Parts: sequence; structure tokens; C-alpha cells
Amino acid sequence: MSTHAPVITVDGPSGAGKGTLCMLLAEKLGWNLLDSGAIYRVLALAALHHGVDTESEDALVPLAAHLDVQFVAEGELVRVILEGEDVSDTLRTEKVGNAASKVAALPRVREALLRRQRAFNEQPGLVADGRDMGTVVFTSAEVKIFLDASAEERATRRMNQLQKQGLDVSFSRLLSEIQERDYRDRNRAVAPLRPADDALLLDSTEMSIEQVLEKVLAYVDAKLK
Ligand SMILES: Nc1ncnc2c1ncn2[C@@H]1O[C@H](COP(=O)(O)OP(=O)(O)OP(=O)(O)O)[C@@H](O)[C@H]1O
Ligand SMILES: Nc1ccn([C@@H]2O[C@H](COP(=O)(O)O)[C@@H](O)[C@H]2O)c(=O)n1
Repeated sequence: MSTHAPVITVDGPSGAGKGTLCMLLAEKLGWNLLDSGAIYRVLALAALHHGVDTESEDALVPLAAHLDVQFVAEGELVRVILEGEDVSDTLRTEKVGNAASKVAALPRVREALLRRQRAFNEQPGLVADGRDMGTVVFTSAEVKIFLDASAEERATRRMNQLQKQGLDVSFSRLLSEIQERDYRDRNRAVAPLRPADDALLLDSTEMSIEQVLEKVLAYVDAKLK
């Protein structure tokens, strides 16, 4: 039997630290974790694999409705298996992120993925990471956070992350990719990236991961009391 479980939503632009914060929160609370961006990324990758146009809503809707994807927990990591293939690493590339933000702009595609996202809302609770978690998918969430940071700081974080993986990247290219994706996500007609009216706004530009976690845990404690 599934009853309503409490939900914490964390929305914000790319590189703000949502994934990091959500993973730490879910671990600390022992709650389930939804990385909704991974679902849009998987759909974009499936489209690229099958030669489906990432701007054709008619072709993407059936693909979204029948996505053969599994999220498999492996220690702290979640491996993503698409049609039997581990695509976890490919999924994180900026090429796939950009394709994801194109498919995510299509209203019927978003509609087709709603139920899949809401199914993550199971006991004892859910931490949901995305762009519209607090404004569309879980509007009655107990706690809503909007995590932001300057575009320059987010590009720096992404560059450090990629350099640690041994990849050679250009800061100016990363910054313009982030700005392009921000623009598309904030200006689309459906579920644009924006804070929910009842969200806590947190700018992490000058904050460490530990400081963000401490602040959010104190807020969660106060809200769930
Ligand atoms: N407060 C912070 N200070 C410094 N680095 C941070 C901070 N928060 C996260 N990071 C680092 O920034 C990078 C991006 O963080 P993360 O993947 O959590 O962002 P995100 O908001 O989930 O991005 P996306 O939406 O693109 O998935 C990671 O390498 C992470 O370790
Ligand atoms: N709730 C969401 C989550 C993501 N998107 C779109 O997917 C792109 C990739 O997301 P990441 O969090 O993995 O970077 C993102 O740029 C959005 O366009 C979304 O629309 N709604």
C-alpha cells in the first residue's frame, strides 16, 4: 500500500549543486531520491540512439511513454540502465544535457513523464531534484528549496568536476553552454525554471557544500516539526 510520503523539492539551474545536496539529504534522512533531470537525459539519449528528432513532439511522446530504463543503486551511486546498457557516464555529458533541455521544452513530453516521476513518492519520504519539482510535479511538498549560484561559479564547478575526470575543457565554452541551457529552461512555455512561491531561496555562490547542507537541514527540521 502506498500512502502520501513527505517530499522535499530542490529546484534550480544547472551546476547549482542540487544533485550533491539531494544525495546528501536523502542519505542523511534515509529517504528516496528522484533525479528528474536523469529522466529527461535518458529520453534525449534514447532519441539520439534511435535516430528520433529531439524537436519532434509526435515522435518523442511514444518513446517517453515506453522508456525502458532502470535506476540501480550501487553504494552511493545510482547506475542508469537504458535498454539493458549502462549509460551512466554518457548521460552526464553536456551534449546530452543540451538535448535533454530541448526535449524538456515540449509540453506533451513533460506530461508523458509526470507519472513516472510521481511514482518515486514512497515512504518514508522523497527528496526530488529538478527544475519543476516544487512548481508542477510535487506542488504540495512539505519543503521546497530553490538553489542558485552565479553562472560563472556554476561553470567553474563544472570545469573542476570535468578536470577531475581527466577531461580538458574550456571555461568560456562551458559558461556559454550553461547560459544557453539556463535561457531555454527559464523561458520555455511549459514548466519554466522558477522558484515556487513558497520555496526557500538559497544562493550558494559563496557557500561550501557543507554550509549549504547545514542550512537546508536546519530549515527541513523546522518545517517538518
Ligand atoms: N556549494 C558548492 N561549492 C562548490 N562546489 C559545489 C557546491 N555544490 C556543488 N558543487 C560541485 O559542483 C558540481 C555540480 O554540482 P551538482 O552536480 O550537484 O549540480 P546540479 O545542480 O545537480 O547540476 P545539474 O542540474 O546539471 O545536474 C559538482 O562537482 C559538485 O561537487
Ligand atoms: N524537472 C526537470 C529536470 C530536468 N529538466 C531538463 O533536463 C535538463 C537536464 O537536467 P539536469 O538536472 O540533469 O542537468 C535540464 O537542463 C532541463 O532542461 C527539466 O526540464 N525538468
